[in-house]
Amino acid sequence: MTVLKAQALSKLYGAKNSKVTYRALDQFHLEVGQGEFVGVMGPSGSGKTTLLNLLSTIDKPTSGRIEVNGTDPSVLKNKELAMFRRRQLGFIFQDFNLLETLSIKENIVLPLVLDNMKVEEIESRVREIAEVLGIAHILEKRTYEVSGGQQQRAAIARAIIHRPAIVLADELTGNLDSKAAKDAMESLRKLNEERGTTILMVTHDPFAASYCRRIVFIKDGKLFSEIRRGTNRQAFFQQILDALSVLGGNFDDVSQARPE
Ligand SMILES: Nc1ncnc2c1ncn2[C@@H]1O[C@H](COP(=O)(O)OP(=O)(O)OP(=O)(O)O)[C@@H](O)[C@H]1O
Repeated sequence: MTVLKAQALSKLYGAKNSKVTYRALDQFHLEVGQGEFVGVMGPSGSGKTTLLNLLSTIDKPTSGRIEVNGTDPSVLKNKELAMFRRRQLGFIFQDFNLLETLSIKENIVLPLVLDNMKVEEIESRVREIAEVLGIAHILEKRTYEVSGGQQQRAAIARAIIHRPAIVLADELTGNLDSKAAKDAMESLRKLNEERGTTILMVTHDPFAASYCRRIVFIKDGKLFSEIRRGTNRQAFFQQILDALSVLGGNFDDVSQARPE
């Protein structure tokens, strides 16, 4: 089943009546099936953030169409759109975006509280998810009392606790050291393989990308190529490096690639 469909997406930036426009995305197609774990990679300025902004309904395409679970978010009114975002999408950000005034647990359950879910159901979900992500012992702590890696795993828990159709992640390992990055990616792998969580992740980091099962490469706003992982993650890591070198462009983070 297709969870996310982007058809002929284009995005032009520039002042309305100005002749100077920039085509950040150009007739971009992407389909993500239920249970897929897809990475999006491309050089700096290739359109990755633009794509994520459109898929997450933060911004609107100039032309083209998006569907999530059969719904086109562009036809929704403000309130419906907010509800759509809250129910169908989960977000993971580079800087975690946890609220400092709340405990880890309060941060995780926020989407459920906003949806008026019963306390017992909330409790059972948070216990289960915290166990899977190895953060059960820090639930009562504040965000500043735990490590970056633990914060990111809490953010992952928050992104999936309401069982969204798809989780959209933006450079989620960007602020993590190698060990924490590995833990975060292992967590996502587990969620994807064992629970069928559908994930789309933008990343510069070939190590993080090697956990995906498919990578799409963007160049100049267009789909450039696509690779799929076999059984061996290390071999996939090498395949990603090779694909990036064919792609060319500026990859700030490749020098910090973690082969292990
Ligand atoms: N609001 C904007 N107005 C004008 N141009 C923009 C705007 N946002 C992005 N662009 C341009 O669109 C192109 C794609 O930008 P985008 O941020 O999507 O790239 P990216 O692949 O995410 O890059 P990076 O890896 O550096 O974050 C770039 O050339 C950028 O300068």
